[in-house]
Amino acid sequence: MIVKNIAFIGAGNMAGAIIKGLIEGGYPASAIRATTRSDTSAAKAAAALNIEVGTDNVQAARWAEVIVLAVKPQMLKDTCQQLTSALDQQLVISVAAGIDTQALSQWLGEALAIVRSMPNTPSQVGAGASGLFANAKAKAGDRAFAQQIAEATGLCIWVEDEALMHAVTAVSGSGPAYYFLFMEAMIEAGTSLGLSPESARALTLQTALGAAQLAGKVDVPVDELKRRVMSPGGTTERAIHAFEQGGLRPLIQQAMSDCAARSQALAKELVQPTEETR
Ligand SMILES: NC(=O)C1=CN([C@@H]2O[C@H](COP(=O)(O)OP(=O)(O)OC[C@H]3O[C@@H](n4cnc5c(N)ncnc54)[C@H](OP(=O)(O)O)[C@@H]3O)[C@@H](O)[C@H]2O)C=CC1
Ligand SMILES: O=C(O)[C@@H]1CCC=N1
Repeated sequence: MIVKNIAFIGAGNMAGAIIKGLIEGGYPASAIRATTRSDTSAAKAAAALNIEVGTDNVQAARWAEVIVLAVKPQMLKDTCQQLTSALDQQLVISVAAGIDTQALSQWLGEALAIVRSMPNTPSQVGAGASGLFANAKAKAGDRAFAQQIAEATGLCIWVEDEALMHAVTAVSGSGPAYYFLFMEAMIEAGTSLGLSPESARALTLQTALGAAQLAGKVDVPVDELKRRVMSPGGTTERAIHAFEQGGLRPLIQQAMSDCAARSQALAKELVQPTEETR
């Protein structure tokens, strides 16, 4: 494992999940620092993550060899502009939705090696899925280090066309929330059918885990795995029929298109066109 000093600018849900996953995977906590906006949130994050957390972005960035931008996209421009005085060849990794490497370079004020990563919160338990894109300034070593962070917390794929990061966001960045919604609805339905909420929750979660593990471990397409649960004239067939009749499939298509479109719109809202791009 290559160890470099990593400064996370922002220590919220996503940074916290990556930091926990990294430390759980054996990355030294002393090589990770983070920042937040207030002393109160810094103290809270430090206690939760067992790392040094402060409020001085410039100081953290000067200490770092790798800077991970993990603030909300709406905060990113100001945060980047604040960091310019601390930049000295560090690799910058941004996990922000929507904002492309061109905008980041413009805001950081330098032609830097930048990797965009779209991770997800299961990174916290080593089961993350990240999509990565590197700009032309990123060297093989930069790509390898970004990949090491992503792989320390789960699996990762590279995309060579940055526009595909919107699709990655729709599939895996936002994806955990879709499954949590489905679990929430299954727990409610199981409870309404008479199970205790605890039993409905335990059975729902284990079923989600089991289905994902089975699909990942056997070399069988998911539609065939689905068919193997559906005995003709049996119970599952009724449930799947209800989902299909109710339009679940086009609804998922719609939801994920909306998600990708929001990622594109974020970029348009937050990035002013420059003379060259106008
Ligand atoms: N949540 C998710 O599942 C995913 C999120 N992302 C991306 O990750 C990024 C962060 O999202 P998320 O973690 O959910 O957001 P949170 O609101 O949970 O965390 C944001 C963090 O940024 C800090 N922050 C805000 N402004 C500054 C600043 N100027 N300097 C230093 N720290 C600052 C906040 O500190 P304070 O508490 O003091 O305000 C907080 O710690 C977003 O860009 C999002 O698109 C990507 C993939 C998945
Ligand atoms: O909802 C969001 O905007 C972020 C990006 C992907 C997951 N959460």
